Amino acid sequence: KTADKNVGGHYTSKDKVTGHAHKKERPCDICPRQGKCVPKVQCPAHVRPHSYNPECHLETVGLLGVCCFTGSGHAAESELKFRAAASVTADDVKSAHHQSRQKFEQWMSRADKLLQHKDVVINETAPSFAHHLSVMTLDKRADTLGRGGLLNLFAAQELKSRQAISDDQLSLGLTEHTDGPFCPPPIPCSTPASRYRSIGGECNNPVHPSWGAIHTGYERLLPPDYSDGTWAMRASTIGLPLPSARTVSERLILDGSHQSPTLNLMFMQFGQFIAHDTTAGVMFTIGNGSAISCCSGDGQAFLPIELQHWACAPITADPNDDFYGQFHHQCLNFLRTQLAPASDCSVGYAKQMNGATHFPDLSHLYGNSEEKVSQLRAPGGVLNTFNDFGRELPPLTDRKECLASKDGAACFESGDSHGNQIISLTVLHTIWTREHNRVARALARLNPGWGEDTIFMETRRILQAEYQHIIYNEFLPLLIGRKLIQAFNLSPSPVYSQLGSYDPNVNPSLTAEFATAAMRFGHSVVDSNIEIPDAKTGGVYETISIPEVMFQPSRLRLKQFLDRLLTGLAYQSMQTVDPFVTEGLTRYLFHGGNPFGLDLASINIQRGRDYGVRSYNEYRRLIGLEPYVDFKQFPPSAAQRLSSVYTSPEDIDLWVGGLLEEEVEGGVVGPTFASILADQFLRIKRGDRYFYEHGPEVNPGAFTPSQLAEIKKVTMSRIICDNRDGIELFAQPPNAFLRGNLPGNEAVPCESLLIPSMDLSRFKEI
Ligand code: HEM
Ligand SMILES: [Ca+2]
Repeated sequence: KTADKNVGGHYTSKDKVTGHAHKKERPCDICPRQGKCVPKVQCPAHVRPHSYNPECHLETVGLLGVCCFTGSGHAAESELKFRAAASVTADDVKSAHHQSRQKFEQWMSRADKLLQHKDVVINETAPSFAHHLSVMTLDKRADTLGRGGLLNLFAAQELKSRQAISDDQLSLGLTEHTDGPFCPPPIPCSTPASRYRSIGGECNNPVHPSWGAIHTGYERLLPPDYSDGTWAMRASTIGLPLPSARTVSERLILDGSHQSPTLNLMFMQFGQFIAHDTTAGVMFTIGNGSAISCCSGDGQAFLPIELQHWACAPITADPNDDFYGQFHHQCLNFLRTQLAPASDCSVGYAKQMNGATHFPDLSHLYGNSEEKVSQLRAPGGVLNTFNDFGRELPPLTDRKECLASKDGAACFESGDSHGNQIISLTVLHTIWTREHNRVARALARLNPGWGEDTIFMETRRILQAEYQHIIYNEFLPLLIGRKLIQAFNLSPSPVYSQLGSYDPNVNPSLTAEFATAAMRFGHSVVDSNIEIPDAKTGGVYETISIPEVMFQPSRLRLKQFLDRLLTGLAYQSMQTVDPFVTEGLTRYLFHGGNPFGLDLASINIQRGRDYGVRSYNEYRRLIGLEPYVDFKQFPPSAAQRLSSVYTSPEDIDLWVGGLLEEEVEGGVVGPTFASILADQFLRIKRGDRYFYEHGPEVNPGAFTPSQLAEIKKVTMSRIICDNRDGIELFAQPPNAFLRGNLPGNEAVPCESLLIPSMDLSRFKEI
């Protein structure tokens, strides 16, 4: 990231925010009323008015938690369930269904009419088209469910306007006995349960088969802050519109380079790989999946209101905007996220739709539907590849995904629709594809009696386990620090996870806060350039500016490129988590042939408001930090910048506040993001029956203890070593996420025992 003269001034190291814990009475040693002492983020009830949740000492780690009495549900759930919608009459429901259908028809016919105007569909050379490609789905099942999501929302709005359900009932999700006009089809689960995870994540929990499945809604830590209580974007605390997301981005998110002293770009890249596996909000489209434009021209103005699709929430850029001003752009395109109907058909506030399975299960490698998986598979239980003069790459695709129009431009297939978003991501897709084929071929040799389906599914099961082990064993401790790993019990166990680690009452679904803010910490750690090393000279062979390799992965076909990039990612520092984000993302994102691109920072901010995510202060309260009551409590330059855009500290967007925090000890993110991340990674461990470490008493696909011991030898460096081309990469630092020149992490030959291998003979069937 380079210093930007236009923004005037810089943050200093003093500008980071530190938290002060709540001062309360003496913490309990043992919780009363059989309450359980948990980290505060896991007991959102404690921030509700009149709640009783005394503080307590968390075992072993010296941190304070709260005594919790509300079980392991998300925030939206509550001990007050018995109050459920008793006041709703049959008449109310009938009218709500009727009104909902009518409104739905009106909205759809309005959208259909818009199709006649050419301005309403984005042209394929615009940066927003690539954004559309990043957030769209080709999966037709999303359409039907998305429509159902809207129908049920409209019904909730009607019940609210008839005062049949209260704001409280809405915000706490106490409406489960209020059926909407749309019911998602029931999900049949086989008994006994399959040994393999389903492709779409269904039936992980037989009592709640939709939990964690594709096309279901994001859950929440705190009830949403929609300005109308149901779906309208968040407003300021005094009810006025919030400052434009672009203004916030322009003033607060600066361009500047601050390198992490220890972590490398592979850490960044693996983070995005996890993000794409677990979260992919599905945007509204028009007609047959076309990209909607909310602005006229390149963004000179908003389309007149009668031409704006109802899913439009374009962002205003000031005429004097530091960057967009020169292009006279005052409208930045933005589309809202589709809604998912609740699996129990109940109505309620809007929940956005996840187009990925919520579990870390490599769904972006294998695909989320049976149809997609069969397209990606090749005979013999392997994944399809493109043999590029002896090098195995993911298959070439003719999808419109890649911007490069040059002859010979390549674009690669993946299980999702955005594997080509940046070339280093495509490289990760490549090495995991090769890992599948490596393991599948070995299993076929060891087990000659196995059919190709068994080989495929067994290999997938092993890969999912290797990948989960890397996340929990290597990635998470560096992300949130050892203390939180301990407090949340996130470390791998010696063999199987402890009894009780799987909890069928935990909903593994991603939280809106994780998807729109905490996991987007990653946008701050991206560097403006990727440096490709030259093995011969030890210098830099090529410095690539990142927008040049977004949806343009052709370089991957160059013989040495994959090895060189993997080496580069190991040695180049990632950036620190702070309010500095490279202009490659905040000005030139997906610019293609245009002199301007998109601003991902303002998209993140607007996305948080789209999901109704509450303001930063509310999450400080949730995790037990004092909220800010005055901008002056921030260090001077942050205070000045914040007060120049927000009216009150209560309005600060979560993604922005989170980036301003000082990192937790041993981690890279501040306490608020760290808590949200820890909570999420615990949910997708405790609420995942197929989690690789869970033993046979709960897990239908459990490994034997000796197989699990082999899986636990796997490191990211082993995956890299086993799947490189071996043309220029012969040595690899043992820890793939720490810089290769850190003392103690110097590269060793790929054959070294410091990069252990799993013994696949343990997977020979006896
Ligand atoms: C390398 C360059 C990257 C690019 C070009 C990029 C681009 C994008 C784009 C265009 C979106 C969709 C924004 C929206 O419409 O809301 C997005 C979402 C997201 N990104 Fe990135 N990103 C990058 C790196 C990362 C990294 C390193 C991480 C994490 C470590 C990350 C985490 C996320 C998450 C969690 C989302 C939300 C996904 C969803 O729920 O839909 N990204 N990114
Ligand atoms: Ca997934």
